[in-house]
Amino acid sequence: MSPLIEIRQLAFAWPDNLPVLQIEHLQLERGEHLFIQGASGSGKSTLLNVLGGVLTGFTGEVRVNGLSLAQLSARQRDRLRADCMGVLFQQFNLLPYLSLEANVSLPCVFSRQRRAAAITRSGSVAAEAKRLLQRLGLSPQQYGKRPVAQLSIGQQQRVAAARALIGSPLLLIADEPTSALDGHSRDLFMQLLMEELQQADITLLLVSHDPALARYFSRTLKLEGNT
Ligand SMILES: Nc1ncnc2c1ncn2[C@@H]1O[C@H](COP(=O)(O)OP(=O)(O)OP(=O)(O)O)[C@@H](O)[C@H]1O
Repeated sequence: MSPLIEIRQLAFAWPDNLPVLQIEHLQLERGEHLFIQGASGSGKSTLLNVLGGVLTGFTGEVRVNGLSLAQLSARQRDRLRADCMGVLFQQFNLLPYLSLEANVSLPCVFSRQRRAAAITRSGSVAAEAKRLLQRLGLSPQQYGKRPVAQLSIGQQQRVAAARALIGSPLLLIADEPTSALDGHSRDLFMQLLMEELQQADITLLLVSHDPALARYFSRTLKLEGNT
C-alpha cells in the first residue's frame, strides 16, 4: 500500500519571490499524526494548501493516497478533497441558516464515498452526524434547535470538527483549530478529536503556534520558511 502522503523535493514560491516552502522528503502512513510548527510566515498554511490541492504551481512531487497532485485536473483535485479530506480551520465556516446536524452532514452531500461511509457506520447520515456531535460533547436534543450563531465559540468549533470527521475521510487538515479555545477546552477538544481519529484511522496534519499541543503527536515538522 502506498503511503498516505509522500513529498519529494517540494518547493513553492510566489511569483518573483524566494521559495516560502521547501521540503526534501516527507512521508506519512495511514493513521499517522503530524504536528506542523514554525514562525509566522514560515509556510505552514502554504503546505496545507498544497496538500489540500488548493495551491498548484509547486515543483517536485506531492502524492496523496498514491495520486500525484500535479497530474490531476482541477476537477480531480476537487473530487480528492471532497472524498478524502476533512478540513478544520480557525474560522469555522459554519452555515448560520442550517441546523447543527445539517452543517455536520454537508460533506456527505458532496461526496458519495463519505455518504456511504457515514451510512455504514451509523445506518444513516443523520444518525452519524448525531453520533459525532454527541461524541464531541454536543447533545442534539440540547442544542439542535439553536441557530449555530448562538453557540459558544467552543461549541461551534466542535460542530466544525464533527463536520470535518463525518464519512471518515482519510486525512484531516487542521489549521490552528484550537486558537479560540481556553486551555481546558483545548485539552478536552484535543482528547476527543484524537480518540475519534484513532477509531477511524484518520491521518492528521495539524498546524499550531501552541507548543502545548505537541504532546498529542509522535511526529513534528518544523518549517523554517526562506530565512
Ligand atoms: N497570496 C500570496 N501572495 C504572495 N505571498 C504570499 C501569499 N500568501 C502568503 N504569502 C507569503 O508566503 C509566506 C508563507 O505564508 P504562510 O501563510 O504559509 O505562512 P504561515 O507559516 O502559515 O504563517 P502564520 O503562522 O502567520 O499563519 C509568507 O511570507 C507570506 O507573506
